[in-house]
Amino acid sequence: MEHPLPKSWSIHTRPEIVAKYEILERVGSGAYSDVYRARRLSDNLIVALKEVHDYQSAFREIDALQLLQNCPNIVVLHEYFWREDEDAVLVLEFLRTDLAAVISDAKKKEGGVRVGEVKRWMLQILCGLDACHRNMIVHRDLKPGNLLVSDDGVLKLADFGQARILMEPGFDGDNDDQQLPVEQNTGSQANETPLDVVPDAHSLPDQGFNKQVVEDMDREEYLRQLVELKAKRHAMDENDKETNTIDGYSSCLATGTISDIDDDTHRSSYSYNAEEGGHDTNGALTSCVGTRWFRAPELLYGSTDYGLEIDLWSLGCIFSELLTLDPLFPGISDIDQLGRIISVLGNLTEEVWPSCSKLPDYKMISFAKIENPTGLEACLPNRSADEISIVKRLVCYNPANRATAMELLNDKYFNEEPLPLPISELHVPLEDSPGEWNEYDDMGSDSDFGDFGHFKVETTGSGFSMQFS
Ligand SMILES: Nc1ncnc2c1ncn2[C@@H]1O[C@H](COP(=O)(O)OP(=O)(O)OP(=O)(O)O)[C@@H](O)[C@H]1O
Repeated sequence: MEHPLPKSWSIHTRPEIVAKYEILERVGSGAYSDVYRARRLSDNLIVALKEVHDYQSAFREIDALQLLQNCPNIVVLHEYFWREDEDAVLVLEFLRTDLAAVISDAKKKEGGVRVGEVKRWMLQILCGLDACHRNMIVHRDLKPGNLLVSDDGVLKLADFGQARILMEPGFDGDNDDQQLPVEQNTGSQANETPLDVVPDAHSLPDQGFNKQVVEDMDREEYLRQLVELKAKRHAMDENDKETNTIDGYSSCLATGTISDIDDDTHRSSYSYNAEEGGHDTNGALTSCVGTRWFRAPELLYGSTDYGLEIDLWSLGCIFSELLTLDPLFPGISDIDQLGRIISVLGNLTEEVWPSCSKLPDYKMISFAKIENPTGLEACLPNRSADEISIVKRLVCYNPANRATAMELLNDKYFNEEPLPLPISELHVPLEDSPGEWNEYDDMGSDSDFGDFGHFKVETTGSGFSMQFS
């Protein structure tokens, strides 16, 4: 799908970029970015140039991708361009389509996605996610549209603009167990080089120009640069704290005033991202991340100290969607999102998740008692017990009970008949390109509460509470 060129043509006027790349067309855009297909002049390689308009988002994406470059299921960052007064431009491998297109294409055909294909897609997602989580990187925006797919069927996690590194990466010196990545289902690897960009604190972003191929940097130097990079980011965050609204304690729910609810009508599902800024206070995270349909309940209840498990919830929703071809919880507002989850899983109580009542918004939002939750089985008609079991191990309230990517990689489901198909046998849609997701995702826009039915608002000491029936 070709998009018209945007009015602001900044990328076309940057000499350091046009000296190396011929920009062919715009292929997509997100809340923070415009993405172009381009040709590298030196060798005609087709790449994606991602012009990122948000400073934090660019920083996060570069930071995370640099740590993950030798995983076959993570998009390759070839190099990046960044100067203080300009948007960052990331040079990524070009991947023509995505899992959202695979799913929508399967809907047009009889039979959906075959089990052997589902397994191979899942193994590839798990491999990429395992690499993230081993490095304590939480992606925070997993959804089919961010799982890009090459023409030969290799799936890669992309769009790390919301990713956070929860602590230092897991390869600290002696522990070889924690090296990247799992060597499974690599298939035909499209990557050129395993590691062609490394952190360079001096380049982010004040000195500018491009950074590229530094292979075989020794680990000590790598870690030294990483520490510098982090120090720099910390300084930036401190600076931002002084000048911006801190969002570390904000919730995706209407925890503010009633007028916030009214103002909500014009928001897109990505507006939280745009608002986020991503600044933390005292290490708290923001709950306003991800695309609603894939957002874990702890985020919907305003958690700011969540962990990697939010990605596992999203993964469960993606797996379910691969199986049924429909989104599991297609909420039309955040409250509707929670309502849908509760109608399937039942009310969130201390019995199912001890300490859930400490979630920031737990007492502010209450739902009528659901006597007979429908259960996940009902959402997955005609699917096998193993498949339902995996969805249940991911889509569960208590984050501590969610299966990890590593556990699932070793699950018997993937070793039983029908076996995962080879990557070369995966059906990759020919005509759909990344970007279709945007149409699909508009359905998840943040609207007001009008569509949700009856609710009662009461003022309380700390603001207000809402009771939904
Ligand atoms: N490596 C790539 N190859 C081809 N197309 C890409 C690539 N990366 C991104 N795109 C296209 O550009 C669009 C926007 O990219 P991306 O999702 O990374 O940006 P974003 O601004 O972070 O978006 P979002 O609003 O989803 O957070 C994607 O939906 C996809 O269509």
